Amino acid sequence: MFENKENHRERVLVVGVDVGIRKSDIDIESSMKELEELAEAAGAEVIGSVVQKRERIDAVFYVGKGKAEEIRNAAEELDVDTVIFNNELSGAQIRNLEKAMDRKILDRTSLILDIFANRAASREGKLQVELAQLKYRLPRLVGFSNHLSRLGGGIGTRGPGEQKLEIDRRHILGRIHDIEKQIRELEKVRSMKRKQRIESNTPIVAIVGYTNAGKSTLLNSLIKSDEDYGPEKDVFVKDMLFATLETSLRKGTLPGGREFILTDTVGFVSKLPTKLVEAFKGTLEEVKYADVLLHVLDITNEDLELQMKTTMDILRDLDCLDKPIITVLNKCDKNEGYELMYSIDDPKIMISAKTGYNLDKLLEMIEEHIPEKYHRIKFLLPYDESGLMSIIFGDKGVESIEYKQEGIEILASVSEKTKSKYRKYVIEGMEEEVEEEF
Ligand SMILES: Nc1nc2c(ncn2[C@@H]2O[C@H](COP(=O)(O)OP(=O)(O)OP(=O)(O)O)[C@@H](O)[C@H]2O)c(=O)[nH]1
Ligand SMILES: [Mg+2]
Repeated sequence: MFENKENHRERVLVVGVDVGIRKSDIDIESSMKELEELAEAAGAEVIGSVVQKRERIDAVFYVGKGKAEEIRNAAEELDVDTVIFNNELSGAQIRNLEKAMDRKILDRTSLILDIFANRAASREGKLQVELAQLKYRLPRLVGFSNHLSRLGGGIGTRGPGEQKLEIDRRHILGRIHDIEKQIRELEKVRSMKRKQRIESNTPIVAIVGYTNAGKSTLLNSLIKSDEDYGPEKDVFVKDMLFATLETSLRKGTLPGGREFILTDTVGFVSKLPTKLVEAFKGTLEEVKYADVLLHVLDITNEDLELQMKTTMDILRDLDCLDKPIITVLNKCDKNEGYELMYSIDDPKIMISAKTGYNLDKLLEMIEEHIPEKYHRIKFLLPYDESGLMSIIFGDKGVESIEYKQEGIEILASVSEKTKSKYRKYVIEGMEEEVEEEF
């Protein structure tokens, strides 16, 4: 699946420009290491890595002209098929580099899109990836049509399901239109299901975080205590970037016995292409409707700060920062990275999704952080039950009390618990939900 026509792994050279940490906020070493991992995740063999220090990225060749020639010679010598650049390239840069190097040129974005194209399994996932690929491709068609016709397939040319990506402008526009329509249809179904879930009043807990942090492992461990659990409910776990692309929902049980829904979703990566985030907004919507977020961090990762920041930035983009967030410091069985614990303000907990360490405490924390939903309800209490008034008063406050012949009519906001306990005194049709401010 990941091999090109000649049946060997695509041999790639990765190239980056170091503009200094102040300008890019990511240190170049980490960023290049991640680029290599991404290339491997796409099935390539990384033959070498080149970094040039420059004031800024060159508009024509990305690196300097002399460096471009150097890279070309190295690529000849090392028998490299493809050169991958660490930033998004313009159509003109791709064209120029392709001419200068006589090889397939890719950038970080098209590499990530290619991984997604290979991994997408659901119909919606495939449509979302293809949409992102086409939108990326559209303004770069001149550059692409060149190397596509001459250099054939491999990374960056594959669509979801292995079909070749469209290269004709008119067709691309038509296809984009078509996909957008299909996605809208699927979103309708999704939002209906979501509405049912919200109405069922089951709290939703969403697991978010950097790719490979251990999100799916955590989901699998947290649902094991549910009575309906079976191995078929497990989500795929693997030590690779973007093992998970689509959102899964599972049922779990809180220590107090209440059920909750747990969602696992695509992981984040630094410089995640905006087109991809846009295309995946539908999938990420599930995060928006969660009651609590679990932000999973791999505390053994050297680039933890960058990973934290990336996730928080994306959550900000999704407008999710007002939700309760529990920072879950994962992989503590590896015994590294402990000092970080003190620099996080959000509620936090050290766990091992793998060994199960502290998962009971995490469940307790989740329970504590689920915002209580209050219901604005009108009750009619018989006079011989007037003792219940203090319970109803105790919840959230009372708006009005009227002493009537049949009993005491009270309009109040009460918790789920009170509501279900005194259901028989509720006057039909007076219910509406009030969210607790967190
Ligand atoms: N030592 C250790 N390894 C863990 C732990 N949790 C997860 N892992 C490993 O980390 C790797 C990634 O785990 P996943 O659960 O697939 O990570 P993810 O966050 O879902 O990753 P993506 O879906 O790729 O974004 C796997 O090899 C897991 O076995 C842990 O608590 N301790
Ligand atoms: Mg996963």
